[in-house]
Amino acid sequence: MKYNTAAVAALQPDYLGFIFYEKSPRNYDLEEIPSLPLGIKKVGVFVNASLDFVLEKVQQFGFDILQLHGNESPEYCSELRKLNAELVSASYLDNEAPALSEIEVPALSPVEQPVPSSVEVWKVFSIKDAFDFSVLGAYEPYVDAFLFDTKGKEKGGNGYTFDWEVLKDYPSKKPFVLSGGIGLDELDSVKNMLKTDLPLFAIDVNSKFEDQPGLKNTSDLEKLLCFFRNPDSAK
Ligand SMILES: O=C(O)c1ccccc1N[C@@H]1O[C@H](COP(=O)(O)O)[C@@H](O)[C@H]1O
Repeated sequence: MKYNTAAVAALQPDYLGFIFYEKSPRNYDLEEIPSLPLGIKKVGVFVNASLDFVLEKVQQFGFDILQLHGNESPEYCSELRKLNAELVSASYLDNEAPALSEIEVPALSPVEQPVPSSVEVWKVFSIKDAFDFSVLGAYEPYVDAFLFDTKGKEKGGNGYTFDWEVLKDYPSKKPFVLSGGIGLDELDSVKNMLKTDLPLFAIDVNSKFEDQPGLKNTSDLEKLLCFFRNPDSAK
């Protein structure tokens, strides 16, 4: 068995992620996602994918959130939000989605307003030991959250942490997710991060909770969820 989605979902996490990146050992290549308990949001993870590809997966799997893990531009994020909003209203009005043709990413005009979309966009930035936060400004109107991961050899899933001290200079009020190599050994540091004033709203875990790529260790995940539900309890 490559994935144990249903067993992980039974633990009732807030989010469950599915990676669509052929070079990843976790690439999700099944035609369906098992039906999930209410309250779990589905996250589609993409790396420099075409807009057509992302929208096709949104239609197929009904993602709540799109996590963009590549070098996607602010224009790409803006267009993705717009196209998602169009898909949502088209399927609401016609009960069917429009055909997807070749989609180009136009340049943003300075007066253009962000379009609300029911599918959230999280833009990922990878950090080693320094980060130029000024790059975030151009994305702010078009994304719902940032996600900070560790810069490594792979696009994601590198399995080690970055220097979280860097985030002390986070200049924005936009909520962010902390990611990159988080395992049970990092929970004390996570606890300290949660005590800061930073708008950290979720912790993203991946390879440190696996027995093999894609196959999560549910007993370790239970310990993690127990920690978040009662941070003062022992690990
Ligand atoms: O896990 C992958 O293989 C992967 C490939 C391409 C993009 C993202 C990927 N995973 C994401 O990477 C982070 C951190 O993972 P880890 O804890 O360091 O293993 C997480 O957001 C995963 O969804």
